[in-house]
Amino acid sequence: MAVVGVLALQGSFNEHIAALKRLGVKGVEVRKPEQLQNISSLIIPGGESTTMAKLAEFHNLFPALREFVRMGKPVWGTCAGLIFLANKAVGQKEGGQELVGGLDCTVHRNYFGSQIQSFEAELLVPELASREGGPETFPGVFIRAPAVVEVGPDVEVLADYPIPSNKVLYSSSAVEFQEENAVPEKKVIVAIKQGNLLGTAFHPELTADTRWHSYFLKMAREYGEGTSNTSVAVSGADLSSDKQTRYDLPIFR
Ligand SMILES: NC(=O)CC[C@H](N)C(=O)O
Repeated sequence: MAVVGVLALQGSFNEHIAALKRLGVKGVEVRKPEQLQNISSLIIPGGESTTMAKLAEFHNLFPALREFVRMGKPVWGTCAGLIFLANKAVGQKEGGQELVGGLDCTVHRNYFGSQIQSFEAELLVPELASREGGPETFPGVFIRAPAVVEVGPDVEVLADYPIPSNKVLYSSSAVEFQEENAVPEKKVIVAIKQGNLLGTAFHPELTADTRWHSYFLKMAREYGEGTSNTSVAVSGADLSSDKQTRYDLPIFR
């Protein structure tokens, strides 16, 4: 049976596990390299990427994570997890931080500014809506969020965010404030896919909308079908019944 793992070193892993549970899927916490052998897809949550990288290094997880990605197993990084999966990150703390890599892109670690510049925005998500149904928009929760500032030719852009002309913009040297009306609206990439890898700069696990989770579960299922006769592990929850679903954690929005 194919098992979905959630990297549980730091950050919003409990929220991801709760979101999977709402879809009737049991997510397994992963903290050690050998545990990657028991899972067939992995979610790397949001949190603080420098801290998460230090913990991953301490637990000697980087070689096993890179091997997992190299094997073509589905991995989804949200926020700090997206930074982990990027081939290149800019705006890092001094000394940089180790990355897993795999996604042919450059990510700016704190593109939108500091913690207090966190925000919510309705994002246009045509690919997600066409695959999963539901509204054309998704509630994007951006917490000291990164953004994708460059993508390679094999990367599919799944969502971008139009930056109002007076908001923080990325430049190669530093994050800058632009004068109001100084530049026309510019779009920055906030969700991408490249083969087995999915990256979102925002936090779907903090919303009640489970479409990104079910999108990723489909990627996991497709991968399972391509390699062996496995299916994603579904826990006993009967989603069709009108029994009230129990949530482990409060949902942010
Ligand atoms: N919410 C998040 O995951 C924030 C990520 C943060 N910008 C970092 O560098 O780790």
